[in-house]
Amino acid sequence: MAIVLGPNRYGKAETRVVRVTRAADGTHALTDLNVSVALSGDLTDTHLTGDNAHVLPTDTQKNTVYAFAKQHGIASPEAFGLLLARHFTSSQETITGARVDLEEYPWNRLGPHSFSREGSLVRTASVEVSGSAETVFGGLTGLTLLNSTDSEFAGFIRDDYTTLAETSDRILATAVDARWRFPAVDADFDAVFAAARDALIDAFTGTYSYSLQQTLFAMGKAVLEACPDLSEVRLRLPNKHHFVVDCTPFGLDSAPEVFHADDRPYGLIEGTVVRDD
Ligand SMILES: O=c1[nH]c(=O)c2[nH]c(=O)[nH]c2[nH]1
Repeated sequence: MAIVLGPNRYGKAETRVVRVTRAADGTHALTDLNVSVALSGDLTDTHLTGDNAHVLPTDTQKNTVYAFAKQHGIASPEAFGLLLARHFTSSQETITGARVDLEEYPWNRLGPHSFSREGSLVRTASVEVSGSAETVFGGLTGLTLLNSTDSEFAGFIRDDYTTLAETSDRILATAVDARWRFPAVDADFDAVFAAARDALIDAFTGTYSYSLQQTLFAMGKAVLEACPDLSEVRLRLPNKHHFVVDCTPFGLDSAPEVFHADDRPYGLIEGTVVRDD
């Protein structure tokens, strides 16, 4: 039985690039990205014999990220990813596929050249180019949200192992991970990101929740209503459990005002919301 090489790709992961753009009036703008490149193509020789004639070094890929940030600026993570993926697949005969994953760490402006990191929110993009096929995903992760009421969980299955009490008032908290596919590569990536992020926040805060699953659907629906061009949104919502601490042993009343924020294990609610047409 012959042993052969299966699918493979390679690239420079997590190139951190911060692009400063200086306006004539001394105001600076800042874009902070983490860029991961993965290339595929005619790469059998390097795996089987170590002949590297078809290999564009990952070090070169890193340099390209820096050079393109300098030369072209960073219009959006999606646009920068497309620029890179198109470059790698069109400039090297042996490279036929490129996947570029990008994270953007948003900064809020404090002054003309001063900024503060915007919480744990990360904007994400993923670009795939293979021949003439181009696919762009946008999204976000780490959007941490909490409702301190308007959340219940009851009416669930009870079997021999169920100890969970039903609750009519609990804290509901999550860190939203959302991903959407753009129907076209010339979409207004920034506008969709802003509308989707706002829709996610509004739906989370505005939904009286009987389960995180119900909140997930409401959030996905709100994104599709706010972004008519999108046909699908994929959501992963960790249920960041907050357990009431019983303070009665300390001679204090039992009103649920102090909670233990447990980090693991956590419920993980995942779902895709789609337009059925
Ligand atoms: O919103 C929830 N959905 C669940 O499926 C679940 N399971 C659980 O133990 N707590 C919760 N909360």
